[in-house]
Amino acid sequence: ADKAHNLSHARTKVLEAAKAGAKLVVLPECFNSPYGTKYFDKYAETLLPSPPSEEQSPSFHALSKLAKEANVYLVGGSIPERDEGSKDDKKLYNTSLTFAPSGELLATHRKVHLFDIDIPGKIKFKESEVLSPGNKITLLDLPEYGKIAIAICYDIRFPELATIAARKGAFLLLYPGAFNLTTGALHWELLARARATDNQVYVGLCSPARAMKAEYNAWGHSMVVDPNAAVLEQLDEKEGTLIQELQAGKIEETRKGVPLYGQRRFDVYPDVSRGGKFEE
Ligand SMILES: NC(=O)CCC(=O)C(=O)O
Repeated sequence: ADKAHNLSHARTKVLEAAKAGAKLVVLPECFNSPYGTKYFDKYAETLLPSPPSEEQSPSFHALSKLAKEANVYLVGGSIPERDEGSKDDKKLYNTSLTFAPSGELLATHRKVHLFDIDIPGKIKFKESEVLSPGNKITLLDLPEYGKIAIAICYDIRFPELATIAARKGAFLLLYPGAFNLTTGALHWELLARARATDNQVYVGLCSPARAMKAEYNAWGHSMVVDPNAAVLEQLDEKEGTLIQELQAGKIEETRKGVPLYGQRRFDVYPDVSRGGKFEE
């Protein structure tokens, strides 16, 4: 619940990861606040106009400084965002900010698919009670490495978003996400491996650790999956840092072996990456 502590703890962990050789670091969904509809308004920060002041968004400034200090690309998990300029007045979003090693903001992703589920006797959650959805796919080009895509948690259940990003050239799909004890056990790894299999790209999931005293118990199990859908490494439910080197050439090798890319039948079904709404 302590935002200042969470920001300072994230700093310690990101610096440790950078020291261990990481070049791109990912934090979890809602990394600096509790995850729950009653918390989003209280913890929300204002990001517009960009750059916001320190007072409007301490997280923006902490992440920007940290990316520079650690000299890494930093995908800052997500934070609750308040858009004070929106027509509907004060809309809230679940928003991910990505910074360059220079500290410059590279991308903003507002969660596109809101987590509204009701599994009787297990879990009911309705983000749409308080949040509004984002409206774009987030793809960004890292000059040294290539294109990556960023989406948030429940977004992983929608294969079109991943497929469009992959067909537009993303080699890595990153999802800060907080699944729970019901759906985490059922679908977390399955979905990561499914998106990797569909698109023959790397997939990274980054979850908060599990806190049984919290109202929402995150699944944990951050992982990196390769383009062949092999889980390269997976954490357990406790706090940890996963460091994984991605292998150049693995995507080409995978696509050569199983050449989906030359076998698609766009005469039978449409190419979702063309003709739809997409802004790079
Ligand atoms: N934070 C989320 O979007 C949770 C998504 C989730 O648990 C799921 O099953 O999907």
